Amino acid sequence: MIPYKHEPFTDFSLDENKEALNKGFETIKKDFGSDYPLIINGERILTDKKLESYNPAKKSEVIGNMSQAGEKEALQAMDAAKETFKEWRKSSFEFRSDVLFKAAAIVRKRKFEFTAVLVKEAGKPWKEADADTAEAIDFLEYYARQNLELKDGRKVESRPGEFNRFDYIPLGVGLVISPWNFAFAIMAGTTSAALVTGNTVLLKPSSKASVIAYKFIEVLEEAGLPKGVVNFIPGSSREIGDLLVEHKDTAFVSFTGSRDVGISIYEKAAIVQDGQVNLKRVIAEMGGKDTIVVDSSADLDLAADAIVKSAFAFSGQKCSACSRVIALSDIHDELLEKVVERTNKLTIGDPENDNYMGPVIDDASVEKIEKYLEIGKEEGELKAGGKIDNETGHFVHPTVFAGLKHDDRLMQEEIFGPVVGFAKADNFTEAVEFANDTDYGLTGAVITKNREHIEEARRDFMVGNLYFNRDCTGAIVGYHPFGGFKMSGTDSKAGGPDYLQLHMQGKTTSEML
Ligand SMILES: NC(=O)c1ccc[n+]([C@@H]2O[C@H](COP(=O)([O-])OP(=O)(O)OC[C@H]3O[C@@H](n4cnc5c(N)ncnc54)[C@H](O)[C@@H]3O)[C@@H](O)[C@H]2O)c1
Ligand SMILES: N[C@@H](CCC=O)C(=O)O
Repeated sequence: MIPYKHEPFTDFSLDENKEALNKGFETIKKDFGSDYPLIINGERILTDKKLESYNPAKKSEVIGNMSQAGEKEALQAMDAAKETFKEWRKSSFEFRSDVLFKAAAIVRKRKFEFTAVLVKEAGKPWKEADADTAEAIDFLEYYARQNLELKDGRKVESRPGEFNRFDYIPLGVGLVISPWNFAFAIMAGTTSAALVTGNTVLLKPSSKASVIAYKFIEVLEEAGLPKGVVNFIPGSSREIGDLLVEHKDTAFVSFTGSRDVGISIYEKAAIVQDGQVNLKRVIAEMGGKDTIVVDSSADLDLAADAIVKSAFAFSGQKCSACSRVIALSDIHDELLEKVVERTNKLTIGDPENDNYMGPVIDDASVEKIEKYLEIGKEEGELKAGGKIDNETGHFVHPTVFAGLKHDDRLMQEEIFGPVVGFAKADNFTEAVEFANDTDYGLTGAVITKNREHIEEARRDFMVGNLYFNRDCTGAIVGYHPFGGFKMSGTDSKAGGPDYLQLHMQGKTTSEML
């Protein structure tokens, strides 16, 4: 087995790569408008109720019509997962890791096809879609290796005449609920972590990007995953969300999404139901309100580049996106000017044509951002953007507000769109205090040349992922374990060395010789 190394990003300045992605678009277009089934215990089930998954850059383009699981199918999937667990829990660590290695190889071979689906279904610009596919491959490769490291458990001591072991065993049926914004990477990462550790899975992907999830299940099947291990049940959260979270046989919930939904799942999972024999675990990766602090000593060109990339790549629709800048007063105006200049040069349009920014995901997102544009105008001063074009697709222009206080609403609430606000601080300690003064604690960055300030931030800036002299997005599996403090979740650190154990329980055995 070769050591883990992250998947390289594609260089789209090369003609051969451009052609390969354009070929990917041709391949996937043949399936546009198709009906997609649920997959329960390996059986394809087309339901009457279907939900359209469409291209947010071209609303008329239907990527697929996804069957929707109701209560009946959700319970059928639970039965299948429970039954399959009886055998799957006995499968070897090697077998399970091999499924992931094979799945990674299949995705790598068809990389441009998956990237094309992400451009079309999630509205991702080429580079962002490529990074999403690369991260999905990374999760498969990394968790396959991590799992093998756990196969003999951990060393414990034995006394003379005694043989002790400490092993990891699976939990049971896991409910995996994934978001649309990393529709491939997070869905594949959370699903593969749950299954490689010997659990069976109910996968409820986001309805806003479920075709990519269906295609991933096909990959798992091709890679040799036995039927019933992962049961694919897209469906309305209202109809099947609470039902499965509250189900007595759900052993754990692996959720990635917004703060409100995460909290509600956390609360509901804590209630012990009649007949329930395990306390449910919840792995929750939630929202962010991420700050870049720019110090007096900073390289302001580097700072401006980091802010623009973190705030506007994929239209700010990352939990890690920078939506707050706290700049030291003496460099604030020069930094703002540089950010506005760069922002005004960004291209926005259909991501199939490789614009820097594509659309936001849907009408609800446009409405929410529109509301915050008004709030921003009341609380501060609009410096760039502020325009919306919701005709053909859901386009929101990159927007910069200045003159804000760090505790204004625009600087406190997650917007999840291409909007960044600027506030000033008088000294570095105050800047870190302002950065910390949100309910969230996911990512952050500090741009500085001052070594003491780096160490102060390392100690005091309370976020799960803190970066120095770079952007605050783009964590790489195995290099930057990802997850946040406070209302950003349970700090479960996806893509890190402790992640798989969250899906397992430790069992001690002691044998007298
Ligand atoms: N911390 C992280 O790693 C991370 C990563 C990606 C996204 N996010 C966050 O996710 C949010 C954006 O994603 P989203 O819009 O898909 O979030 P969301 O909370 O609206 O939905 C997430 C998932 O939960 C499902 N869901 C919604 N209500 C449910 C319920 N009552 N019961 C069960 N399932 C339910 C949705 O169908 C979807 O699959 C942002 O807040 C972003 O910051 C966090
Ligand atoms: N892991 C991603 C963010 C995932 C949330 O949207 C990053 O580091 O930018």
